[in-house]
Amino acid sequence: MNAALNPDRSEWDVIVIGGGPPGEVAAQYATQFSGLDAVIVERELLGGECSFWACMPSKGLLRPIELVSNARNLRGVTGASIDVAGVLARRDEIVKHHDDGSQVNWAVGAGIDVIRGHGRLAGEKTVTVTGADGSTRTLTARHAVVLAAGTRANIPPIEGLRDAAPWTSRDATNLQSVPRRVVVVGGGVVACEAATWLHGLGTEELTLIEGGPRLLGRTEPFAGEILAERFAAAGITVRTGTKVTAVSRGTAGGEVTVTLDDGSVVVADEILVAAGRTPNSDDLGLDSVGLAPHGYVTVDDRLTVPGVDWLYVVGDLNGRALLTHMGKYQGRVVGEVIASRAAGTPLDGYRYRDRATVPQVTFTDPEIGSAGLTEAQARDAGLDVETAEYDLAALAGTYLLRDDYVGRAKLVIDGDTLVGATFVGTGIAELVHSATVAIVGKVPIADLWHAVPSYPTVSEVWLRLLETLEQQRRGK
Ligand SMILES: Cc1cc2nc3c(=O)[nH]c(=O)nc-3n(C[C@H](O)[C@H](O)[C@H](O)COP(=O)(O)OP(=O)(O)OC[C@H]3O[C@@H](n4cnc5c(N)ncnc54)[C@H](O)[C@@H]3O)c2cc1C
Ligand SMILES: NC(=O)c1ccc[n+]([C@@H]2O[C@H](COP(=O)([O-])OP(=O)(O)OC[C@H]3O[C@@H](n4cnc5c(N)ncnc54)[C@H](O)[C@@H]3O)[C@@H](O)[C@H]2O)c1
Repeated sequence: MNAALNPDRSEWDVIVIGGGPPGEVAAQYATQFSGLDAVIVERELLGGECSFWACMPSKGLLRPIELVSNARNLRGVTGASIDVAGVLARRDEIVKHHDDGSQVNWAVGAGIDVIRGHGRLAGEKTVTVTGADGSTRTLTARHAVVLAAGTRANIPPIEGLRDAAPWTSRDATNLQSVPRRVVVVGGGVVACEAATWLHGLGTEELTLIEGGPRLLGRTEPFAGEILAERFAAAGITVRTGTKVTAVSRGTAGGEVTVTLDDGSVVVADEILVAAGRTPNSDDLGLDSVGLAPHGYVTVDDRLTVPGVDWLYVVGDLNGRALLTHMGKYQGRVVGEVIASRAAGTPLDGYRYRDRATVPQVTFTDPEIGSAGLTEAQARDAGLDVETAEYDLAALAGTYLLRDDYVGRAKLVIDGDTLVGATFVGTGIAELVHSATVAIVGKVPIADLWHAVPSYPTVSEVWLRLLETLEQQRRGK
């Protein structure tokens, strides 16, 4: 049967609620070789937060800023500058002016139906969909329901914050004009990337307020420290260990007054809340199948809800790793699991479980990339690890890349294999996958010696890290 948008039918093998990348991939992998059919229920735009309000527009804003920053810090290159209107216009093209037609065409072309509306569980393998006009229809799944409803910005319960109509990441990625003064609540990935593009686009006064002890609290400490130094050099104020106690905005669109826990006050034109995410589980009908109607939805390694063997959760909603590539990986695992269970074939082997090493790149200036565990995470997991660190600025490859190069790398080693790696510096984003491969492949350190990095590249840091490790092991 040909797939369609809003088809007039009520039963599928697989129903996916939420059409972000993880939901799309789950539908694709469940159906592509199995003969099963699937429908994605999406209440907003097919492609989800990542395509229209998160990864894609943010990286679209950051790329020109990175390019100009690198050019401005390379003697012999002149004239690099940002054309704000041009950057925003390109961003608008990247988010396809909020038209998901090409995504719908992809789904239908892949044989996947799409229904527009808000989906809710309504008992076993049953989903109700409420359309924009208030009409309701009931769908039944023969095999599986996949929840892929994602997250939304968390607005902390700070006095006056909601009434001040703060920006969330959606506003910051889709900004149409650049505020002169901005206060950012939070110092995580969204806050640091947004501060980078706001500064790059012309915001003159930027203040980041992070409640925890440092920026990017889940990475190796040196990453947040290097970034904080770069922010300070750019005139961006970073306040760590600080809480916002009250926010007020006199008139709509007027300036915002932000009071901090030490009694000081910051006045800005806009306040951006980048204080983590809230799972979209509160209006999903989870109670109809006996689950708590709030919080992240717990799953096992097959991304299956324990005790509900037809219900799966992928992407941000399961809280495992709030990253598009990890959600898509989960979508691949879930698709294979559903197809295999429907066919009655055994779930043998690696590909039917979520076993992933998590990589991440934060596209600040400098970039921050990691794969696997930090030293602290490894020790918390009970591993007696060794580490090796190296100054990335001491390489020929980085010396050629940028005049004021700043960077650092660290490996976390358990016995003879790598369990984690962190890189900070210009041009490290593409380096992260080499670490992921080494960790996932459990490549012995002795073999890494034979993986020769090209000269002169940033990858040469691998050799320097191995030499550092060797010197430490020989007590020199
Ligand atoms: C500013 C920002 C930048 C980011 N940059 C990156 C990056 O560079 N790289 C990276 O890997 N990750 C990045 N992330 C994280 C990434 O956006 C998420 O991990 C990813 O979007 C998760 O996909 P998801 O499908 O689980 O959720 P979402 O993308 O939120 O998609 C969920 C979908 O479900 C729909 N939905 C929800 N409830 C229902 C319902 N009841 N019925 C029907 N539809 C429903 C929503 O409308 C939405 O389309 C970024 C996040 C932010 C906020
Ligand atoms: N490049 C990327 O891969 C990328 C980019 C953006 C977002 N993301 C993902 O999106 C997710 C959400 O990012 P995020 O930055 O919103 O969340 P986060 O959890 O990474 O950071 C939130 C930060 O806000 C702080 N905070 C919370 N409440 C606060 C308060 N009241 N006052 C001051 N500080 C407060 C926290 O201590 C934390 O440091 C992350 O898991 C991230 O991985 C990824």
